[in-house]
Amino acid sequence: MHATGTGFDGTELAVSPEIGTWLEHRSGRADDWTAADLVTAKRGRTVSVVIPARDEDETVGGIVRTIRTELVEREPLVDEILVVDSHSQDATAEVAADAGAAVVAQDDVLPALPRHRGKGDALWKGLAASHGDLVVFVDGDLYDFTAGYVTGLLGPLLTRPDVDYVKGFYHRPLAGEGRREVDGGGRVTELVARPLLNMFWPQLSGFVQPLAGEYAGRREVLEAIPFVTHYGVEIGHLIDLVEWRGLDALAQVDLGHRTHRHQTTQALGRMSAQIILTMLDRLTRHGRLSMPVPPATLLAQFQRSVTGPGSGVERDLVLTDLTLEERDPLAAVTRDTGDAGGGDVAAPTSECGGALRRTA
Ligand SMILES: O=c1ccn([C@@H]2O[C@H](COP(=O)(O)OP(=O)(O)O)[C@@H](O)[C@H]2O)c(=O)[nH]1
Ligand SMILES: O=C(O)[C@@H](COP(=O)(O)O)O[C@H]1O[C@H](CO)[C@@H](O)[C@H](O)[C@H]1O
Repeated sequence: MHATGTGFDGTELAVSPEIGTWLEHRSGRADDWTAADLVTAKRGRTVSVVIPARDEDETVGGIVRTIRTELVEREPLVDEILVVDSHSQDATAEVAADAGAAVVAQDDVLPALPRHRGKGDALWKGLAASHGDLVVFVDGDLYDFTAGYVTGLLGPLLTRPDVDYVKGFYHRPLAGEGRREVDGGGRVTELVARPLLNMFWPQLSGFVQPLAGEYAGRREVLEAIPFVTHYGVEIGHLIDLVEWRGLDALAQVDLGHRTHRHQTTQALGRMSAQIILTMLDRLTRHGRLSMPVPPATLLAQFQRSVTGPGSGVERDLVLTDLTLEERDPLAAVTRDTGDAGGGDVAAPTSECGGALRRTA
């Protein structure tokens, strides 16, 4: 890998040797492994693919069919395809089931627990409702998904016992409404997540796509970490895992290209705030930041008024509660409740000056 950059004094800049070594031996490519190779490497282990899907009836069916055709029927690599219907208002559940997936409604999993909304909660519910020894997470809004996403993510997990968690990376065009920026995607990654990770967890700076929605892990590891209930889930995983298992237990695989349905800038503003709050929470948890005054958790955004001219600012206020909530490690929840069925949950604890409200 070629690195460029000079400091103010003209010296060549370089990443730490730890990152250089990690990039060398913990970065792979999807075509390093074939599905047939991985079927042999399974050696009795089982694989689940979990797809969180909120209003994805345009894309989720194609993703499920590709996995079923190539990685269930043609090569028995995947044992379970589970779509978590995350409060969809469209035909996501029907389309996913017609394509051959098992489908579970987010709120139907562990129904005795407090209900949450959000992607992270959908993922945690998918982990709870699935059974594979290895779990692959794939977003449901992908336009160019290939089976190589799954084989690439499984490759390190099935062939390197010292790897616990694998992130995908890819080129990410920003496409839509007649525009296409070849590497314009991953806006929150480039504007928020990467700068903050480089500042506070530089050991994670080798991840090309730290927020990638495609990743995989060993069940026992995934069940031992919390899941932030909203879009902070990915950054929360990376930080928690590098702090717990170390950088060498993590890997990344080049999956080529990824195009997906893009959210509005304001939606990404809310996502950014959730990611920032997650990082502040982790900095506090690890004793690296003291916040006598916790961050406020109300986000006020402005949008063109739909209610007609009002007083002063002719805009509508869009208010979002950013309170950081997370699911406790699944293993702890099922151990405490005695089964996956529910029962009382751990009392909410408040950390980080109230910015964190944790429920099981
Ligand atoms: O509350 C939510 C929010 C998102 N998602 C799913 O999580 C994936 C990634 O979400 P999104 O596309 O909104 O994020 P982006 O890729 O734009 O960052 C998609 O399959 C969504 O349908 C979900 O299941 N529940
Ligand atoms: O990487 C990003 O900046 C965001 C937004 O991507 P785009 O700017 O819409 O391509 O997308 C990711 O971030 C989310 C939060 O971690 C993940 O949940 C998504 O799966 C991922 O697509």
